[in-house]
Amino acid sequence: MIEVSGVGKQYGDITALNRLDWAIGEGEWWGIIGPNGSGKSTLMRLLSGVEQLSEGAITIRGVNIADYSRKQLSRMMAVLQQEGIAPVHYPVREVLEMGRYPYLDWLGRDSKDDVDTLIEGIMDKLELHDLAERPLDELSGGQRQRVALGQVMAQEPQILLLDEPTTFLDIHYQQQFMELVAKWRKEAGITVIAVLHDLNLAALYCDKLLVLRDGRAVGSGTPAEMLTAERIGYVYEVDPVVVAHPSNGVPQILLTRQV
Ligand SMILES: Nc1ncnc2c1ncn2[C@@H]1O[C@H](COP(=O)(O)OP(=O)(O)OP(=O)(O)O)[C@@H](O)[C@H]1O
Repeated sequence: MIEVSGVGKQYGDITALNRLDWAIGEGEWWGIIGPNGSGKSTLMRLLSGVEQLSEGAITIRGVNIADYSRKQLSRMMAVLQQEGIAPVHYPVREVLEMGRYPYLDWLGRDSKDDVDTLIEGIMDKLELHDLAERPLDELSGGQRQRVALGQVMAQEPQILLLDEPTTFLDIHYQQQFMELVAKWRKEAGITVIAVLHDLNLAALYCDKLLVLRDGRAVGSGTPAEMLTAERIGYVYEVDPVVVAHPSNGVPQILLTRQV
């Protein structure tokens, strides 16, 4: 579905990404992992089309990303960041409706007839009914992130890009967020690409991982293939212990105290 071929990105003298090749299949859930400054967010900005490549090409369904209009891209692809949404003083229901922006014509009419049904359905799935009339800036960070997910659901994309979406969430909301994305993917068949710092969450939820270090891919494959003590040790410069999750066998990383 997405082909990344020989992609590089330079900022002056800094090479943020170097000759990256990567193929993402329809409906897959990929995690991008790697240490601070390894190029993860740069890659996300190139995939979402907000920044230009310095070299190489990215195609989506065979079409170069530069040949899609902004509107076409935002119908196809939604992006959710660490702090998913600015804490504006708008009620939750209106914030969800803003997700329909790419589908409005110049008179503000939506190309879909039953938008109310869509929004109600999203509020059901994300249990947002109790919050519907509350202004976003009065909600907790975890609640806001759930609304941000609702807004991108209203966008009805086929590709979801998540940039460290669980960083500010406690473990309850982390799990809830990942479960909601997993359910959405199962129901709608969307393709998910997520930058994740939490390797254990990445192992639990992603089908495959792309591992970056210094702007280069140092591997891609299943969590079991990628999350070996040797690779994690090399990439993050730590000395980890990798254990199998007792209920599903996926790798989980433990650190050992040094002093
Ligand atoms: N706009 C920019 N101008 C100059 N250098 C940049 C810019 N954006 C990123 N870089 C540099 O590119 C490299 C990769 O940065 P990037 O933000 O992609 O890393 P990252 O893996 O997302 O890091 P983190 O985990 O800390 O968020 C870094 O050396 C960074 O300083």
